[in-house]
Amino acid sequence: MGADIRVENLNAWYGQTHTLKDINLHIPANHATALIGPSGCGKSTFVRCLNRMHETNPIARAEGTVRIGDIDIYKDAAPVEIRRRIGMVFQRPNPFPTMSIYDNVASGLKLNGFRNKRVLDEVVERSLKSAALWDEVKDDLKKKSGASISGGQQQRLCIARALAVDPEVLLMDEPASALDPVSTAKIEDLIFQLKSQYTIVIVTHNMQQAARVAEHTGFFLTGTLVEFDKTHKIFTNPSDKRTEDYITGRFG
Ligand SMILES: Nc1ncnc2c1ncn2[C@@H]1O[C@H](COP(=O)(O)OP(=O)(O)OP(=O)(O)O)[C@@H](O)[C@H]1O
Repeated sequence: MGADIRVENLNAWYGQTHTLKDINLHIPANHATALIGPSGCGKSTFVRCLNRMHETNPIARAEGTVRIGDIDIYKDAAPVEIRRRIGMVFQRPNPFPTMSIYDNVASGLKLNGFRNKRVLDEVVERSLKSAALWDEVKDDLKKKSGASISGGQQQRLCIARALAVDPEVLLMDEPASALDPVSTAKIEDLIFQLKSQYTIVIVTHNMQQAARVAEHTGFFLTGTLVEFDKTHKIFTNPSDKRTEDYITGRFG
């Protein structure tokens, strides 16, 4: 099941540059939440703070509290455990290119020492089914490499890989922006199905996409969270003039 995310006074820096400023936010469990805002406003930095990816950059630093369910991710657990519980999918599909489809999905479990073939087979099948890819690849699981399938299939493979380790949260940073419209629709359908089991946070430049998939939307501007509300409210009756200017295309 998904866990909720509570962010309190989150600040982030790259070197001396203060990139995220005092973010406070509650992301509900088992829903999709969209993050929108103009380029460079800090959306990616924010989601990278939610699974401690931000600190993998040597010049980057974060302060504040992020709770995923009962866990304070900066205090109670090691980054490796955090990244298992909080999966991430990026803009460009990044399957392991030389590994088979099967091994891509099984990689996280194998890394954690799982060797039982029956269990691995089950998890690979279940994860590929959850990512709506099983029917397209089931006959080539060990024959084809992760790089040999289409871009849209690669992105669903990356989602299957993230799901295989049984996360509670799935972070998606512009997961469809490199894909064609048909593949994009498949990813959106998938988000719709997955959110009953996982908490999904999706960064998107596409406001129609946010409106289609997410119950809640946050609007970021120059490192601050200007407004967070039900998606319908954000797009029809925002409380802040800056949100209105953005969604009506006056800037960004
Ligand atoms: N690795 C980095 N080193 C230094 N500064 C960075 C780094 N990554 C991002 N920044 C800066 O942090 C700010 C926020 O960037 P971020 O990528 O989080 O924004 P974004 O809203 O996701 O943008 P986009 O929509 O273009 O992906 C920008 O000013 C950016 O230049």
